[in-house]
Amino acid sequence: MAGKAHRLSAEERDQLLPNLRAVGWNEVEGRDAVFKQFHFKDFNRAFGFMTRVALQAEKLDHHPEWFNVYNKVHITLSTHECAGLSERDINLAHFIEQVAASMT
Ligand SMILES: C[C@H](O)[C@H](O)[C@H]1CNC2=NC(N)=NC(=O)C2=N1
Repeated sequence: MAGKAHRLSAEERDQLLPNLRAVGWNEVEGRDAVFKQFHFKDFNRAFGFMTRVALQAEKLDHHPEWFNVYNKVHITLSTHECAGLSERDINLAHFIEQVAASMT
């Protein structure tokens, strides 16, 4: 990915986070990251979702931290490079929302 990631400023957070909160992403306590739990009809949908997110993550060179059991996928987004939330996390979260919407 081009350029170095920077931690979002207070102004950027005020501008970008409400849209994510509105669709169920929450800030993680004690860490500069966002988190959301996804539930699908079955494992097949959950894994299909993960596969699509994984391909995009690889393309963007920006990867989620995630946990899956059967139809549940828990995702944490944060940027290691700047040790916190960057625009990369916001962009990946919006992509993830699009994929999730198409799987349900
Ligand atoms: C070397 C490689 O570009 C980096 O490790 C990438 C890979 N995926 C990444 N994913 C996330 N979430 N944050 C990063 O800073 C990051 N950096």
